Amino acid sequence: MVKAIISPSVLASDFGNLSAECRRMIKGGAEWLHMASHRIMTKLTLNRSHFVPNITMGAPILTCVRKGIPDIFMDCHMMVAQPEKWVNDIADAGGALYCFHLEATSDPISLIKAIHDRNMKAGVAISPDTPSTAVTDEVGEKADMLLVMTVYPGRGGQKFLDRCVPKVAELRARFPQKDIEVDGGVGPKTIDVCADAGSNVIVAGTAIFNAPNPEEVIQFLKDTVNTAQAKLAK
Ligand SMILES: O=C(CO)[C@@H](O)[C@H](O)COP(=O)(O)O
Repeated sequence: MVKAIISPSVLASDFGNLSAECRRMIKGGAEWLHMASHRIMTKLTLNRSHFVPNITMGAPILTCVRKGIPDIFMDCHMMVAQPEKWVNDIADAGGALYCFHLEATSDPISLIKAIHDRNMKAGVAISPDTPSTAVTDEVGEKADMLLVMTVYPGRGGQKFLDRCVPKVAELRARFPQKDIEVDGGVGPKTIDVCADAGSNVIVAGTAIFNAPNPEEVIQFLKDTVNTAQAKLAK
């Protein structure tokens, strides 16, 4: 049996008050904070596209947040190509978990090792069109967490994709003790199916940050997961 972990996605926070927003979530009962890093793509000229070598919400922001909240557990979801490039930056900034996309690397085992070598937990994410069977037994065993995206990565506030739920169940059957995270469109209306399928790490952005009482939503998500876990353990 694994325990519920709630990881509010700071993408839905008030960026002007990011540290205060993180504190608000921790005070409300969140164990982790979820930082979704996307690749910035900027068209600098009309004729040629240049892609800047930088990401949104990456190491500089994490460094600033950690100055005020040194023991924050930042669950860094790297929605980037070449995920190996940011391992050192995120480790230096104090990231606790580095989650990369399986679709973005041809060598997940080496990447997991590189993440562990920098004393971070390693997460492996799959996008909606990637089957859970793409996570081999070796990758699943070596990773600390598996993330099933329940929306297409890229932005908050999207509709939950039910068709991703069976992937959670398949992974839970193969990895009974692993942290399994869901992300995208998750909230009080969609938590039941996620929890029943076996996910225990719950990312929610708009459902928590926009709620009048985030602590109530956090508690509800947590209770739903822990109740489902107790049933699954029987
Ligand atoms: O970054 C992503 C998706 O790209 C997620 O982490 C979202 O931030 C989740 O937001 P909600 O769907 O819960 O509003």
